[in-house]
Amino acid sequence: MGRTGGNQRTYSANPGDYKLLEEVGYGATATVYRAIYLPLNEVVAVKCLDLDRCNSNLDDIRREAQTMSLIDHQNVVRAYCSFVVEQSLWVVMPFMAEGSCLHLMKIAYPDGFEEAAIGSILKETLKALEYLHRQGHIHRDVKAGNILLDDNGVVKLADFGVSACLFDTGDRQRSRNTFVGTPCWMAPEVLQPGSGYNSKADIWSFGITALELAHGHAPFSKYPPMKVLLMTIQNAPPGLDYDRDKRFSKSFKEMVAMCLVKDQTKRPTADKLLKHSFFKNAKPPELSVKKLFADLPPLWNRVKALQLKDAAQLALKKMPSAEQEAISQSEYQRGVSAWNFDIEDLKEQASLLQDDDDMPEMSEEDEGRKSLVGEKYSPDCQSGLVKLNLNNKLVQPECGEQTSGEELPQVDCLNRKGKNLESDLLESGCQEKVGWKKDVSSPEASSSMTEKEMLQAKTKAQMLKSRHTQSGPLMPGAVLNHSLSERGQSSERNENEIQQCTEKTYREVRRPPNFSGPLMLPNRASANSLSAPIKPTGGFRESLDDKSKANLVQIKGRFSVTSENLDLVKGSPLRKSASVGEWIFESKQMPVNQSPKEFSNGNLPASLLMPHLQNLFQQTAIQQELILNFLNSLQPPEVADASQNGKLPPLPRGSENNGIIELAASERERLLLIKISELQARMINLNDELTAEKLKYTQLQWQLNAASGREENGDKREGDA
Ligand SMILES: Nc1ncnc2c1ncn2[C@@H]1O[C@H](COP(=O)(O)OP(=O)(O)OP(=O)(O)O)[C@@H](O)[C@H]1O
Repeated sequence: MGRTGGNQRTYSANPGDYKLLEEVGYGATATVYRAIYLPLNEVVAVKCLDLDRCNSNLDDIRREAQTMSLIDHQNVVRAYCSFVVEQSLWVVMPFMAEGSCLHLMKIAYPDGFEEAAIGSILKETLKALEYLHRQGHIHRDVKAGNILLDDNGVVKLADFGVSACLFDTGDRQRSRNTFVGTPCWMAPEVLQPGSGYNSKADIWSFGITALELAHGHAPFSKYPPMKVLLMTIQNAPPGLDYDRDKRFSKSFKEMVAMCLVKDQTKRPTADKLLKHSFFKNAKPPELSVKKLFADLPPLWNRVKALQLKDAAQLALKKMPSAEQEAISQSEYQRGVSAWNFDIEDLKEQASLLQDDDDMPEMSEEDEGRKSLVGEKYSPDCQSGLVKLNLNNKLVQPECGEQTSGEELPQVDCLNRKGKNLESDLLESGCQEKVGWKKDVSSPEASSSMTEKEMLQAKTKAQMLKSRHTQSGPLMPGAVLNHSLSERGQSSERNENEIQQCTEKTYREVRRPPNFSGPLMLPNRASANSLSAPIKPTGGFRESLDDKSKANLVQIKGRFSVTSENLDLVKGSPLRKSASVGEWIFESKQMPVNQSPKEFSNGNLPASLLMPHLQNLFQQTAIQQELILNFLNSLQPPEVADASQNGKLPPLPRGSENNGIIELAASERERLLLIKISELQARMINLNDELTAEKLKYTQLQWQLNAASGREENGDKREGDA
């Protein structure tokens, strides 16, 4: 189907007449090529729409193309002709050599254009809208990605893929409920249930486009569609901030504010808006727009560079949780308009969102707060700062993306549902101090963040992180900063170690003291105590000499029992006191539970009693000998020796410590005296016991003699008889 273009030339519907050259653009459903129309040797653009990817039916698409071809305005990209090629619809258009405003910003103006250029671009676009509205059309997809520029600075509004006719009836009218478009640019009434919309929806999108051209990106552009929906409905409308956007005129700010009024009836028509002072003073585009791309490479090379960059960014964002945002971001960057969601589905999904995931209600009266936010967040924040949480997830930007109305920090706080306190603390630290570009490794991010800034941000983040991970050498701060649970775990671990140690034989060589866990002061104290059994921690054990360690059998109080002294004890009825270390009788060696009364029981045969008594006598003799030896050993040189064995406090050496020596000596003397008196008391007891035993022995002897005398008498009597 051939049509004539504005230049009155005829373009054939034969795909063979078109030689497709470089790819100059791509969207949700289409790829656009620079092409040569061979019969006329004229450069054109061919948009190849993939019909499989289009939601609309073929008739709708055909009608759309027809509409486009009937449109005739210097600021609207018209279709020369359209035809189906296999699964594609080809739309032939004039080639706009400098591509879209979005691509231009992405390549050379990431923070937006200057006001003069914006004024010109917007004025031309508004002229196109005025024309379309007059013709009964709603464009429905006004955005920088659809504003095309040619090399003369001519500005044209493109892409009628989602446009609608106000005079549509039936199915097409109903299809307006299933809005296909770009959420960031959508008017609240388009997103709101039940509310109808009209050409004023384009005026809202026009206002958003103005902000996009001013900042390099649309408000909320970093958010997933559902969040954008909620923000658009619940938040105060975005706008140019009086403080933050100082570089822009009051007139520009006013014009934007007029477009971005939630009540569509209060928005001006395109016709009325064109009369605003901002547009009256706008320069002709050939003056203000043409210079924007003066030094840039050809469009197809720019597009290729952008494609590579997008691909790299998508590859970097492989984490599933960041996927949605990554796609959202990427789609935006590519200038794709169609998320192709059903508005009713989206509204339903939005109603299921948790309260605390929602945006805080913010009325239009919150202007004061808006300017505060604008002040608080530096222009740096415009380029989309994000913070990184403990799980390395990308989270929402913390700074106002675009305008004060976005209130992003609050959104972010509310969105951190379910994270633990530590994460929150860390994140709040980041919020305070650390500005991280969304993806520092991406070329885009690195281009807007100096290396120094990145390094500082990283260092700060590491510092914050290190406050949480206390795993270095023992430091008071670190110990104090251990969380309760950590401490609990540590002490539990040590308890377990202790338990295991006690179950093992004490011959095992102990682990060196572990100072990374909590200090075990009570255990160490118990090592010095006279009564409490020591827990086998490393510290005290390490102080024992190697020989003792090698033969260590048991530690009790201040004393260690080695296999050597155990051997000595083996053949002896004596054992060492667990508490004070004296040698005492081993109870099993002597039936102490048997009272002297029982011994004196005349029913016991002498053959049984004799060994016991002899044993008792022997033991008492040994005891006596030991006591005497011990008393003899309490001479000064031996005392010093004894202290070497850890039995008594060691004497400090050195002439300069005379006072201390005296003190220590008197202390030792006092201890020795106590010891002596204890031993003397014990000796007296033992003597008493010995006397009693001797008495019993005598009695038994007497009884024995008496018994043997009776036996002799009996024998004698028997013999006599
Ligand atoms: N006539 C043209 N001349 C030069 N470049 C063009 C032309 N038409 C479109 N482009 C480029 O191709 C890109 C995609 O085109 P278009 O927006 O029409 O595709 P789409 O699939 O409908 O996209 P969207 O996802 O925005 O609906 C544009 O952003 C623009 O950069």
